[in-house]
Amino acid sequence: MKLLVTGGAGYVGSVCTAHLLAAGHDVTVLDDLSTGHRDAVPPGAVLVEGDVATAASGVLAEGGFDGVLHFAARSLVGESVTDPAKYWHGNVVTSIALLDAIRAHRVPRLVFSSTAATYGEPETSPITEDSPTRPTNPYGATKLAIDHAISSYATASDGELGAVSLRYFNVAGAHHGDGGTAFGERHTTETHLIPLVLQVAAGTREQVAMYGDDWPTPDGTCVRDYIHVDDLADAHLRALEAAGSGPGEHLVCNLGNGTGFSVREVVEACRRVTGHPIPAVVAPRRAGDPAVLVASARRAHDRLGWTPTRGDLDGIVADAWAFARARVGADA
Ligand SMILES: NC(=O)c1ccc[n+]([C@@H]2O[C@H](COP(=O)([O-])OP(=O)(O)OC[C@H]3O[C@@H](n4cnc5c(N)ncnc54)[C@H](O)[C@@H]3O)[C@@H](O)[C@H]2O)c1
Ligand SMILES: O=c1ccn([C@@H]2O[C@H](COP(=O)(O)OP(=O)(O)O[C@H]3O[C@H](CO)[C@H](O)[C@H](O)[C@H]3O)[C@@H](O)[C@H]2O)c(=O)[nH]1
Repeated sequence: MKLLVTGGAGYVGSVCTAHLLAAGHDVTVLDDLSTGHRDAVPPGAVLVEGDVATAASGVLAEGGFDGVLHFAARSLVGESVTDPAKYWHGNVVTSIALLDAIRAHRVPRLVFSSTAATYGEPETSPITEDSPTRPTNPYGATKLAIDHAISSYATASDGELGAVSLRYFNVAGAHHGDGGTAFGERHTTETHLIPLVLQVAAGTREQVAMYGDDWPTPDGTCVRDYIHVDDLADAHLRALEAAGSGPGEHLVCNLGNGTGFSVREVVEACRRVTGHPIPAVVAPRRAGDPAVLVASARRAHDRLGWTPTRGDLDGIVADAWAFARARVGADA
């Protein structure tokens, strides 16, 4: 397929691009490099540097695109609280412009990066796609708004557009490809737990803060469902096929392993994998954090035939560590 990947210079987008290329697809990446990196775009993809809001239409006007995978977004939860305009414009307005371009140029498939943050504080666990969506921060609210917009564009497309929103839980790990190529998480502003803990092992951070040890969980720290980025990429390839088979439909699927690990368990896994003592201190709770977020991915299994195979926490951490260690110095 001829595909447009927005945000293909970022963490998840670069890994998915590597998988799409390996599967024989023809990929154009559209990225403004605001949080991504030029050298993260896998060789074999064409990079168009630009803002999705203004440049997507021009790229799609070339014609012949079979699908769009839309990863580009602002995705820092804390920043979304202090600077909501950046999120409503950067995520929602940008995505509406992309949907208009998709409609104008009659692209038949869309796969969108949604998030567990659309659910907010869950009433029951695991979270299904029918759970209430009550986001607790603007980031989650903008992703939910885009999900709604996609539904209405797909419904109104007269069968021309099939779309899948994938609600990722906690993405982690790195992709190690042929010839020593590797793609992983290298955010300048890092907020995610595993890369932060590994910075301690790499010697670029003194200690890690565990946000709260008085949560209603077995060891008092928050529990999350960590999903290997290669499993996530596999789901995107399947979603692309599914979007083509049900035009007019907007399918929403959670992506997670269905198993939760606590912050303390993650720190311990990082100690085991790296052999570093990794000092950890208990810090106050982070505002807006739910105690437990675990996915039911039954729908992704039933509708996409997707089964994650890389759920072992030490394996996820080992892949992230191999990537982080190789980059020490390079990102300084
Ligand atoms: N990483 C996670 O744990 C996680 C979890 C749930 C959902 N998501 C979603 O997955 C997607 C990818 O996340 P990520 O962690 O790879 O983020 P990232 O910041 O590494 O990648 C985003 C990419 O999009 C680009 N970009 C942003 N706005 C743009 C715009 N207007 N025009 C062009 N390019 C733009 C950035 O330069 C970057 O390369 C995001 O939509 C995010 O909300 C991520
Ligand atoms: O230094 C840190 C960083 C994180 N945490 C804890 O580790 C857990 C995981 O935190 P992350 O920031 O790695 O990820 P979140 O659980 O906040 O993830 C949420 O925000 C992400 C966007 O950044 C995605 O959208 C994801 O789907 C959504 O669940 C949380 O309990 C957090 O409090 C710490 O204890 N110390």
